[in-house]
Amino acid sequence: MATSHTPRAVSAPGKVLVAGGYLVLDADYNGLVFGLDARIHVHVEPIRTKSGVSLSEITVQSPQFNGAQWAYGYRLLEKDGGVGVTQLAVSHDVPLSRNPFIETALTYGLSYISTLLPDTPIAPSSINILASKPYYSNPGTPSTTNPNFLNYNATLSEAHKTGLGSSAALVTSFTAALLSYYLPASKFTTTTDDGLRVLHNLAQAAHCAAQGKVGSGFDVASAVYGSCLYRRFSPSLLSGLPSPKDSGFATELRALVEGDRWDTSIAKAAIKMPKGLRLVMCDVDCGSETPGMVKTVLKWREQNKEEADRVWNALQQGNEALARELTRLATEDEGSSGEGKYDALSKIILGNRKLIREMGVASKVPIEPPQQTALLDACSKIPGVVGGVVPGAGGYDAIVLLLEDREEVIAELKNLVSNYSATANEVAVVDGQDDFKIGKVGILGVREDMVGVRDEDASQYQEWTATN
Ligand SMILES: Nc1ncnc2c1ncn2[C@@H]1O[C@H](COP(=O)(O)OP(=O)(O)O)[C@@H](O)[C@H]1O
Ligand SMILES: C[C@@](O)(CCOP(=O)(O)OP(=O)(O)O)CC(=O)O
Repeated sequence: MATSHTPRAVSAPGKVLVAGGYLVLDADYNGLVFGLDARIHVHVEPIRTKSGVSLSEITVQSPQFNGAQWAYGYRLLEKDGGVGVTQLAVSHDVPLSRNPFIETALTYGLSYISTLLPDTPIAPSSINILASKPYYSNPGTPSTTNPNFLNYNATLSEAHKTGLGSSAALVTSFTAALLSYYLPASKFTTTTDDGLRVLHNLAQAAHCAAQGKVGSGFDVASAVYGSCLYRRFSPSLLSGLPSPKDSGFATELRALVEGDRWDTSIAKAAIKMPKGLRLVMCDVDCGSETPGMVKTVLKWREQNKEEADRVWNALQQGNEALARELTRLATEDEGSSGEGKYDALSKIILGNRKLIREMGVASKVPIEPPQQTALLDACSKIPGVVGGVVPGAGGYDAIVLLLEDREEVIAELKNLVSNYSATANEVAVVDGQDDFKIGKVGILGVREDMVGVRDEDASQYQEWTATN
């Protein structure tokens, strides 16, 4: 007989890689990542039907989007193959659309759970996903109970992502909610170091499998731990894992996520935000697609080892200096004021940008293209703005600024960006570098958040969770 469970909810933050783009793909280098106060929440509850008939399936909904419903049958497989998950039709009028991130997180999560509770059948459940406003730039109608969750009246494929790492936050909060719901607190909780370690390893494995590639994993690390200085795991850890359904998958998965083979280094104490400063992210509306950037940069590095090593080692030093100066200001220098307090920070940021541009020019990848240089320079001239960079892989679609957390500074920034696109286009033409024109620049409603995955009050989602 399946046991009945209490509803559970967990949220995980989005991310911004402030330093270490590309470098963080190599375990010899660090990434400096900030978690954001944009969160994806996942709520799990017993499945409810009007008729009281119990269904043996797990349904997943993303009620902010049209047609975002998935239903899965599941069963324990022989030969230790884990829990097999099969997508089912939701109804005659909803076409079957796959969501690899949900399907894989469910497969990995249930398989791990089955190794801890081998004699307990997995009960049916209903899972709801809610993403806070800054993840998508589509207009939407606020929910009545939490204005941070919008109803988009659009499908997920029509959602315009702002690049905050929705899939990593989703896989992390989904995995944490599933484990918290099905496992007793003696076997899993998000409030112990062991629980977080298992969650991190399991979410990394599931996220890589769903993506079909092994990235650096900084996004999953910050979804679990919040802001941190991150050093990646060896990709070979995952290549030895059997595929879901294959013989031995469940036991190997458990050994991998619980064992000590995981060589990630996550230093939370190495990253702090000084009191009085904050991050602001700007979304640049231009729709540039940059899928080949990583490939091209890595190929350049391979073919120009000496030059690349010089730039990367200098950048690593600059990135470490940035982390150190932020931490110094947040601790030793707390409370002191005065002219020039942030001069060292500004200088480090400018030095790092110069190296990033050097890497961009050498590899012919627009990491900080001239249009973004102009935008960053214009923003950095505002009194109270310490500096800014192109986050993550860079390109045309976002910038992140470090600034004094005062209304005048934000107001001045709003004023600048609201009229910005015309100026930017002039710069592009004058520079003659290319004819790419950046569009409207908008300020995203996010800032840094040091907290990673977090249990939430499961009763706050009632408006969204009424199931069939
Ligand atoms: N609110 C959501 N509900 C369900 N699935 C989501 C949601 N947000 C993101 N996803 C999943 O994550 C995918 C986007 O991941 P990806 O392209 O890696 O973007 P990102 O850079 O934001 O992680 C979507 O196609 C969808 O499968
Ligand atoms: C190049 C990278 O080091 C950083 C990319 O960071 P972004 O924040 O740009 O990533 P996406 O959200 O996946 O587009 C690749 C990596 O670390 O995996």
